[in-house]
Amino acid sequence: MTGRSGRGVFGKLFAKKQSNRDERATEIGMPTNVKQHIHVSKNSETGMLEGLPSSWQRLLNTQITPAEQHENPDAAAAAVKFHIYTIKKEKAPNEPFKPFVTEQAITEEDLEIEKLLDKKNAHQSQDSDLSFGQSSEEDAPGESYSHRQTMPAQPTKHSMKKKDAMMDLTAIVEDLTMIGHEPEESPILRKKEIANATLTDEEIYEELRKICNKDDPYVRFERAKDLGAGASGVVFVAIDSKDNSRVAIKDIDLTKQSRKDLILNEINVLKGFNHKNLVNFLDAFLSYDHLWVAMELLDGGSLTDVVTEVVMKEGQIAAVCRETLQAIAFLHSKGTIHRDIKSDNVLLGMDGSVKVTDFGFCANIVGDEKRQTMVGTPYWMAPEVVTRKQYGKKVDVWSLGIMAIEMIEGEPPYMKETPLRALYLIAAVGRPKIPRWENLSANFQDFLDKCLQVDVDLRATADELLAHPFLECAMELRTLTPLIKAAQKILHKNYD
Ligand SMILES: Nc1ncnc2c1ncn2[C@@H]1O[C@H](COP(=O)(O)OP(=O)(O)OP(=O)(O)O)[C@@H](O)[C@H]1O
Repeated sequence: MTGRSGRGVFGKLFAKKQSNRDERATEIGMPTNVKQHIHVSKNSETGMLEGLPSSWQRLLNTQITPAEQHENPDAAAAAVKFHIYTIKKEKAPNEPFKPFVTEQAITEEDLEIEKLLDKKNAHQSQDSDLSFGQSSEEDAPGESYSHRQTMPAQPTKHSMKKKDAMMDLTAIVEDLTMIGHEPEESPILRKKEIANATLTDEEIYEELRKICNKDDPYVRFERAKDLGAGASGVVFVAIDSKDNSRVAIKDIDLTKQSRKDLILNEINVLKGFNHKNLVNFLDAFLSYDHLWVAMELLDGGSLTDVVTEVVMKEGQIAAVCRETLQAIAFLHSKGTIHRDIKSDNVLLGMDGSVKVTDFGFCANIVGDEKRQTMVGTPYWMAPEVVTRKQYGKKVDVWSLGIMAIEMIEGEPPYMKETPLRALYLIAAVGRPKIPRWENLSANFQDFLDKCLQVDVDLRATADELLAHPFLECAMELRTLTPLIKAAQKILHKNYD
């Protein structure tokens, strides 16, 4: 929901590397001017990495202790990769609007990420005149990541899969610090047809005009109130002059979208989804360079507003779990994983209706096919996503379990930790400790146990959870209304 700020040492490293790449574009074949080589190695006795730039060493040693690195190198590696990627992602062009992402779109996304983290390019650039070791306090990696922010996809480094995890971590650090090594072979990427990938902008606009409603949105809708801005555009309340209904509209400036072709595919996918527990797509309108996507308006705000301000009863938590599970089960039945289930993406109506939104990270899968892209928001991520094992639909069930903890505690586990450390803890600890566990009913405890199984085979499916006895205590949805009103009063929010 909020943007990142500050880039810390990683941003600086990357900026420098980028400029080195640019120089090389015109100087291919020129001898490189290697000013500093850093040899990174693992201390065989302590298991710790040595020889890192001091700022990196501080990052690892302040956020992931040497003992933790030694004990859980896989988890440490996954956490560091996350941090690197989020910083690098800042250099990437604007994200395309992705209400639903198809398998093809994610393939494209993977390619983008591979490009961003292209080891080969990094290693070609050996003219490392970075002032490692001269890093000042300002070089220390700051907390540059919003805690509730969705994390983009993580690369799949096929070439690294077989290495031991600590060596893997060394390789990542080497990559970023441009320590000279022979270039590795690039990973072999899946070849897939990318629909519309070859269309020109004009052809894309032409296609969009065909699938969009012909009405002029500026005439048809009266803009009433801004609700907020996300990565792809502003969302506002509008009055539809056709029937005086109130809708939510996302205004996407197409000139700022790097992948307009994906929008075409995604609007088509959106049109095919309709469920009482999803924030449903109503229509799309095109006016010059602006695409307006009209959705159902949820005037109760997000579940986050409620969980952070009000204490919920078990019966109310059960009701929200049931409604959310219905949305998840529907998506799963369509072969879709949401991959970003959290309270921010559950919107409420004033009548207590509960609807899942933000399908920007949905993956379309076939049957039990597993994906291997790291997507989601760190605190809600399933361990198998963090450790980049193959994962499937049950990642949504884990995230639902974390969302249930939000409803108990007001926030997910590790929220007070940095994302880097939270990722490490998810991977290393597995099932989080739930405060005041003994105060929960036996049914609720069992429900949470079934959501938060690290072993995916033991974790319940969404359908199985819909039959869980915990949901039998669900209170009526209208009992959520006073909670919503109380939260809105505290937060001075209204949708009129
Ligand atoms: N259909 C809707 N009804 C009511 N409020 C909505 C609706 N859709 C979005 N909002 C609100 O509008 C704001 C912006 O939403 P948007 O989805 O663009 O961004 P975001 O979720 O904050 O970030 P991101 O770009 O990562 O998705 C949020 O506060 C969200 O809760």
